[in-house]
Amino acid sequence: MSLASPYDALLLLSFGGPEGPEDVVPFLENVTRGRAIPKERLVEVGAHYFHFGGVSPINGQNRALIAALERDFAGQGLDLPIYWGNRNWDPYVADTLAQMAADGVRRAVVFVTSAYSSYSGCRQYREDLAAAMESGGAGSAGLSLDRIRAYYDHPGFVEPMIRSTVDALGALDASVRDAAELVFVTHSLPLVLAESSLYVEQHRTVAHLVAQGVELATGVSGRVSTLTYCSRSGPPSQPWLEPDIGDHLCERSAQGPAAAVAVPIGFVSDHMEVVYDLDTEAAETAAKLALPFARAATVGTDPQFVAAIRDLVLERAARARGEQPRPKALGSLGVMPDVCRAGCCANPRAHRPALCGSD
Ligand SMILES: CC1=C(CCC(=O)O)c2cc3nc(cc4[nH]c(cc5[nH]c(cc1n2)c(C)c5CCC(=O)O)c(CCC(=O)O)c4C)C(CCC(=O)O)=C3C
Ligand SMILES: [Fe+2]
Repeated sequence: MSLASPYDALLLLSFGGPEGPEDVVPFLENVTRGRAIPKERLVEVGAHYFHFGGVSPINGQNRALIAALERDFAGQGLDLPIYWGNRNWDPYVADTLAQMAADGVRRAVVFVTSAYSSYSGCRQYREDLAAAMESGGAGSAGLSLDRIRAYYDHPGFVEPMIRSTVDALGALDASVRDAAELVFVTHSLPLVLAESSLYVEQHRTVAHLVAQGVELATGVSGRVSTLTYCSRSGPPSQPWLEPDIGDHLCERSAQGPAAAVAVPIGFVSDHMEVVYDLDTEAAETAAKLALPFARAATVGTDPQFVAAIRDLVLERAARARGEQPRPKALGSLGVMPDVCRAGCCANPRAHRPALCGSD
């Protein structure tokens, strides 16, 4: 019996991104279909992609993650083919599910490249799966899907970020290092979506765990740390999570910490938000303020994170077999369920069918 029984495949489900200048506008149309995003914001975000030759880093990072997982699985004797599908760009998840059904996959486990609960990172992916099952014909072909829980609290996600934050502190001049502030960063959300999920509480938990781990590793206590947001969009009239990282850096008082390390806990790899909003924009803001600044690495293909994904697959498989594995989880919010509760991560403006939930 395979270690991952009852599953015969893993699906990596992600956001997708453009791979050349001609892809940028159609990609943005896919992302924003049916949403109230002002035209000026789209032009601005398009410019971020054009700034990098029209190529988002996300697809290459997903290819690298899949290659790392394949090596890890092979090394552990775990025989589980890996498929990849996206919400907004090729390979589209509907095409992937159709391919999986054609290959004879009957039951697959789904890993989403978003560690936290929110409409965008949880329910919307479950809606994508429901729609893709329909349109690609995979549902009628007998394929069934189970999702891996939100994994923001897995030690294999948190611990690499503690190490990368310590490394980023090490890149600062020794004279400001111990006084540097930790500026945790994640994607902003409209308040209505923040309120329908545990998004903010989960990020506070990770920020606290990383700050604690850094304190332990460096022996420096009392360091200032703040949770900030990036990539706000939507109309100005709509309230979103704040403060924005740029505003936060500008508004720090002259007596504030002597340096800042941005820690992008909201992203599993160096997405456009990281390479643009942090490495480009926030770094420029810090330079204008003469504030020494460094950015911690995302988990990416860190071997501990790759092993954590394997652990999450095996944990989910054990529960699917009716066993009670002990989930690896830090913090005190409690492990998120495999099958989302009714109303979990709801979008009050849209009610669409979704898989892997009880509504
Ligand atoms: C919570 C969250 C995550 C994290 C969870 C997850 O990973 O899913 C995430 C990920 C991502 N968001 C991304 C890109 C974009 N997000 C947009 C728009 C929006 N994101 C939102 C939220 C989130 N987004 C929201 C509430 C909107 C407003 C419109 C809407 O309600 O949908 C827009 C439209 C323009 C704009 O408004 O900025 C773009 C281009 C990329 C690709 C980056 C790359 O190319 O590397 C990734 C990984
Ligand atoms: Fe987004």
